[in-house]
Amino acid sequence: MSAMLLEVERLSKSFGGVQAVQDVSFGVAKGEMVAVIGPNGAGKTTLFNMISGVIPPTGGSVRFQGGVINGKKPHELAMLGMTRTFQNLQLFSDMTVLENVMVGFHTRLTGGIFSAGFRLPLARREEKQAQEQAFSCLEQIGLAHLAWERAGTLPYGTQRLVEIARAAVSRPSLILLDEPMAGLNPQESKQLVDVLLAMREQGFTFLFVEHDMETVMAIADRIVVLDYGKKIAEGAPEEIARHPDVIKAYLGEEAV
Ligand SMILES: Nc1ncnc2c1ncn2[C@@H]1O[C@H](COP(=O)(O)OP(=O)(O)OP(=O)(O)O)[C@@H](O)[C@H]1O
Repeated sequence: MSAMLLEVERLSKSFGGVQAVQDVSFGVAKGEMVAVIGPNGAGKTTLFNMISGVIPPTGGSVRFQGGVINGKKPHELAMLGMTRTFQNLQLFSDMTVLENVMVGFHTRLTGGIFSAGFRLPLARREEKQAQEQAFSCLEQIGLAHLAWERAGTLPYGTQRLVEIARAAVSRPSLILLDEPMAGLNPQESKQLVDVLLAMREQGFTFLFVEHDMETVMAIADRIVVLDYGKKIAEGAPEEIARHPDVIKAYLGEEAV
């Protein structure tokens, strides 16, 4: 069919009487950086949770690499090559940075962040491979010098980078980022933008939800805008910034 890596088709979710997401369709091509934006309560988190298998849709479908993935759990998606980060950091704070990143590798191999977290034994060779891969991922992100630090002792922005390294270590086809800039100071945000742009250069594909417009405008190739659960616009940052419906949706909230 189409060459899209991810295809979201008429995806819908209702919670009782609340139509949180309604008939939303869009795609993500390999190598793209696609942002989902929208005012508070627009349905971004719900959409994201459906794509990443956290909650089931009430209608529509999600295709990933050509196959329908509706109903698959996050760990099954990780094994297929789709990983995600969460709004709240989900690092193991007593483990080292390197071990935390290795968890991402184990998740892909064993299919579970928790079995990985509790370190179910892997073959020695696999363990060594995971360690090397985790270290090289940290080198790429510029964090190799922190490999043996305990994750919980690091500044928030650095922990966010570790979380992204963990999502990236298994070289997934698609990484979902849930508000990557949330809680970061301006310096940390800038560092993260640089890391994400460098990762895109290396061929990673991203779909992310983000409130920080400056970041969205700076790094997104394409933006999908939700309002009251519906897609009201989709396009390049320049188009979105001057789209009348988008300006209307944001009026009184944030300047686009
Ligand atoms: N579990 C739930 N039960 C009932 N209603 C829900 C549930 N989750 C979300 N909603 C409703 O669905 C709508 C969309 O919420 P959602 O959290 O997806 O929006 P959002 O765009 O992520 O908002 P924000 O930017 O504030 O995080 C809201 O009206 C919300 O109250």
